[in-house]
Amino acid sequence: MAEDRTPPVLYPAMALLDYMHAPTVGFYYMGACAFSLCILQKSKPISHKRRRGVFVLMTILLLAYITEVLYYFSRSMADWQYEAPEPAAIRCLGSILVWSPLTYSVWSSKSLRWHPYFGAIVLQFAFETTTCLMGAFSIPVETRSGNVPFVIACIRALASLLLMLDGFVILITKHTEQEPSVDEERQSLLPKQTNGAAAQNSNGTYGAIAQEPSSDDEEAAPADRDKDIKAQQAKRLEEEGGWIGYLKAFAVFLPYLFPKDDWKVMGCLGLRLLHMIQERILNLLTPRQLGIITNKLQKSDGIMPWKDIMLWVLFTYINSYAGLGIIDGLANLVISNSAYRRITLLAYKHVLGLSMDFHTSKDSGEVLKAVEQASSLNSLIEMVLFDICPILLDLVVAMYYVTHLFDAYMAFIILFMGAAYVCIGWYFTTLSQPKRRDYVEKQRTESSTVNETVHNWQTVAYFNRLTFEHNRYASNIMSTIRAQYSYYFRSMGGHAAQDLLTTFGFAGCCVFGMSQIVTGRKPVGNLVTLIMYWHTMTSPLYVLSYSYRHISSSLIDAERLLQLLNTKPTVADQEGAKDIVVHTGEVEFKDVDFHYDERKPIIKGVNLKAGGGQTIAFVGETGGGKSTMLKLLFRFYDVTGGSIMIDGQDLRSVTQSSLRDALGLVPQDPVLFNQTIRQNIRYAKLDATDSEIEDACRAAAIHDDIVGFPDGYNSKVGERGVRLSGGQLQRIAIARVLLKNPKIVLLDEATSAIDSSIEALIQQAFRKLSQGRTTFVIAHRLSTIVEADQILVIEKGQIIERGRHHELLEILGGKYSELWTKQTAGHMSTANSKAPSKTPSVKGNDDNSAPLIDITPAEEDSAKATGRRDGDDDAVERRR
Ligand SMILES: Nc1ncnc2c1ncn2[C@@H]1O[C@H](COP(=O)(O)OP(=O)(O)OP(=O)(O)O)[C@@H](O)[C@H]1O
Repeated sequence: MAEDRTPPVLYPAMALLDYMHAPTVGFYYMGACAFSLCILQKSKPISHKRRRGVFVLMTILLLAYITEVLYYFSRSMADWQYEAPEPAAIRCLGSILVWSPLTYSVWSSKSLRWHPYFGAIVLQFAFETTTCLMGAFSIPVETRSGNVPFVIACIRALASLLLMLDGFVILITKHTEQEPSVDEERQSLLPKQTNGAAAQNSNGTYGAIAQEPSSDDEEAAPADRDKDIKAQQAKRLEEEGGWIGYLKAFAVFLPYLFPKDDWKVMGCLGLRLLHMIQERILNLLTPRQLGIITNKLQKSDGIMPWKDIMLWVLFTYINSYAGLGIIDGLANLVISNSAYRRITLLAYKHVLGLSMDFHTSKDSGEVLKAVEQASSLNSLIEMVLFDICPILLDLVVAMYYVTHLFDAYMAFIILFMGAAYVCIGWYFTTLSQPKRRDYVEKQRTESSTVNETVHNWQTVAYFNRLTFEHNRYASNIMSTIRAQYSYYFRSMGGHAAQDLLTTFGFAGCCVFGMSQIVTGRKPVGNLVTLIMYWHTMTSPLYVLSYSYRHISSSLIDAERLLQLLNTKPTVADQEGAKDIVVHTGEVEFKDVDFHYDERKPIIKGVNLKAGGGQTIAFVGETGGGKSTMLKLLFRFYDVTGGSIMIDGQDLRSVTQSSLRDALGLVPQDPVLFNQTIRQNIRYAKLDATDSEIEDACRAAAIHDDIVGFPDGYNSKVGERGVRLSGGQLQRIAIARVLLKNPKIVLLDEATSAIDSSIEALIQQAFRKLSQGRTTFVIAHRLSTIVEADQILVIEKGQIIERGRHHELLEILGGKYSELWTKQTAGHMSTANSKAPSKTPSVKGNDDNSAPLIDITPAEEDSAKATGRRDGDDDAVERRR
């Protein structure tokens, strides 16, 4: 309209208004959306009818801008002398850029956070009406109706007024219609919930919480494993009242990421910030310098612009990796390694310090992931601080600089291209997500097939299923390949569309620049600068369009870590807890109660006293609570009632570390590290000499076995000790405890049937171990504990009988005597039905201990079938 405007005094004001129009509306909308996202403002379901009304008005607005642009364009084409008024054209182009996505979102979303829209509409109305009024003031009445831009502006002002009124009604209307919403406006960085917290959000209650998961790592984890973490994330987001509060919780990590007392890390951080500023400046100066050189060369005055060339080389060098880039790279390495070391160690230490209930209830894969990916927080901060923020700054500077080099149209072309590039990136990322997830899932199935079959090689061989497994694996590979094609087609489609855009965008900018050079309005140097600057402008767009996925993934990892670190150990040292001092090793349980789950008591009012050096045996049916008693003594759990004392000191008042030093445990299924036998035994006493280790092994009756191995003590035991037999494993476990030399020993006897000669060796080792130590034994074979000082029969968490072996046998109809009879009857049955000469009692007697009796289900059954009571009595008699 500028050509029609009078008086000219209004021109600068109108130009300013034109230039400010689209950026003001656009930035307001973006800012309001960001704010509304941060405070988790509720989205509002809008009825189809009302949405259609808004959509029609917005479309009219959009079409009016397009019409005005076409009007200027057609006039320019028709008349070469005609120059379209730049401010008005820029206002139209900018407004098209702003109102296109707004119109699209109104059309595609059933519920919206309406405040940002309403604010944008009010601003739009204010700008349009002012433009109209100024136009009306400057254009003579008789020419107003013939002035196309003015007429179009009036239509827009009217549409804006109606939009504003309608928007106001929407704003004040209560939520009456609850249409199910699949609303992209509500999408945020948090993934979609399928249950739990998600249920709260299904009607958009918490605005930003529902969304598709999208990270690689997220996808790599089984969906159900991530379910909890996402539910927690959504819950915390709601509790914190928005993103600001939510992100604040991560501030606890800042001292680990950027430790103030570590001058090296802080120095490197300073260097990186300086490099970031320097890079911004040189990104601009380098292409500009080349433009200056080109302009000087173009003058053809025979003088080499050496000074400018040197400057250009210097700028290029400084900005390259060989210049300050390498310093920045090193500084980054120092910062990320420090963050990795600190946070990973923090998580690792924390996990190892957590109580048994945590380790028995948590998915170990999830815990390992939290520890391993602890440093993802660093990459998140690095990305925001050193990638996204500078990129945004670069884009603003680029817009200004390109306007300065050419004009606002050129800046607009680039801006339009940039926005479209990022939108296409986001769109295709969302589109390809399901395919990506499917691909990752198929990959996981494929690799788990290999894992499963290689680990279960024996089963495959036993059933001769090689061909079956081969075909299964082949079909899994084919599914993975198909899924990969499917994913790549979508993802490549996105890349192709983006490349198409940048190629034509670049060509368009160059042609536009050339046209200005040809008409003599701009020097060639400006085009050279633009071409050189192009890469700097467009390469960050890629980062921007895919940053969403990385941020989402890093946030999930960070949440996982935060939740892990927020888990407190249920068994903790009391304030001022002292180290335990063990004299005789007297242990006392006083009215001990315990439950894992309060709905099911496990130990009920247990009282027992073990004098120093005594052997106490727990016997009884499976699930009675025997192992739980040992766990309580080890303080893997705290008693829920009563107390446990060692030499008069309550376990809760001493440090866990000193308690665990004073106790030694031989578990039923000992697990070893995949190291040599020597290293495994030395684990009990890190400074033990080789001869101490060998002495312990001799005492545990395993030395001869070990020296018989090809590599002796340096033999590797395999994963979890798989290369050793059950008997060898137990004796190695005994050797370890002997080396540790604790005052109190806990033995969980192996239940599996072991060869009787090995059993004798183990018994011999057990006896060595219990000498001079207070010993608690969980006995599955009663024959091994006939010499115990006290035998406690545990049933349903209570001690139902106690006494020495012969005392308990005297209780007619007692539980112990019943168990004893069962076992001896089994033995007799075996002895009778098989070979009488194989009676283990001979061995047992030789060894000066009770006979080693085994009971198999078949024997048990035969004992039952032949009438237990008679057999029991006979057996008792024989024993006596
Ligand atoms: N970590 C746990 N969480 C919940 N319940 C548990 C846990 N460990 C054991 N239990 C339950 O506690 C009860 C006692 O178990 P415990 O292992 O102490 O029995 P036990 O007498 O040692 O049995 P066994 O002789 O078979 O080893 C059982 O019902 C068991 O299911």
